[in-house]
Amino acid sequence: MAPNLVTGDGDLPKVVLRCGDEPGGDKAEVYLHGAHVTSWIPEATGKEMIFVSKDAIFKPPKAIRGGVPVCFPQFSDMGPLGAHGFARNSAFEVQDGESDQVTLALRPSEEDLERWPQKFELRITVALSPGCLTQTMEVQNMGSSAMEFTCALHTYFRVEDVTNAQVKGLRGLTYLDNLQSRERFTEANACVEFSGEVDRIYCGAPDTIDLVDGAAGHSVVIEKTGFPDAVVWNPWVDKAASLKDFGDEEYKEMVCIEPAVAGSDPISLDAGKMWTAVQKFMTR
Ligand SMILES: O=P(O)(O)OC[C@H]1O[C@@H](O)[C@H](O)[C@@H](O)[C@@H]1O
Repeated sequence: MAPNLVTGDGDLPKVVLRCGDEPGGDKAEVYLHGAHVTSWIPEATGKEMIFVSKDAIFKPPKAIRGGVPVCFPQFSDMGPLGAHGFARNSAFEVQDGESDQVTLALRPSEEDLERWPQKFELRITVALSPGCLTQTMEVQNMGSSAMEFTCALHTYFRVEDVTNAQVKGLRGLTYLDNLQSRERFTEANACVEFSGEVDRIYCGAPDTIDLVDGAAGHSVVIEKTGFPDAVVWNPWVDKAASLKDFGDEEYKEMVCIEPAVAGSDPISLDAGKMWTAVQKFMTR
């Protein structure tokens, strides 16, 4: 069965994924703009697990605020491009899919090649299974020389109350604090909690990280492979107020956990080679 392509916000095409035929089963949505996951509702919780701002702008080339922006070929300001690279601002094409999974692909435009002269194909596959969403990122070097990139799957999780949310699994790691000129610190706490702005790149993060949503009474387990690092971000009051496409109070409802290549060396990919990394979320 072909993927179910419908018209979403801003008249943009999106794919609706479902597990099985029953209404009420697990469901997810992916926009072709940016290969951007904007919704995941597992049957187990019956709740939306992904945060998208009520002020998100669905108008390319603007990136959608919330969901899972794909940051590629640059994380943040770590290179010559605009923040987080251009994949999140680009239209992907459907390459393959069925009712519960889709592969979207991006090749650079002429304009992209002027800014970043490297031919590649980026494929994002989103697959739904009961209680689990899997997102696979594949980068193929289509050029004739090695390419280097940094990246992230910039995942905005919805939480009921950020002051009652915890990120577990990062104790003992070195992190670069984006709020202090990327100075290096060691995480002393068993869990990261939120009482102010947090913007950290955890280097060599473990492949399992737990997000506990205390107020909702559930957790999301994030499993990553291939991404060495993980970014944890909440903008809090002042940064939230400075973002035009983000409500002033919405920092209370979200936590970003982003499997990334950001604190570690960039990926160097020889001509013709492919790099693959995966993130999986499961409810608990
Ligand atoms: O506003 P943007 O470009 O989507 O970025 C949002 C945030 O993305 C995070 O990954 C960065 O660590 C933050 O510094 C940044 O503010």
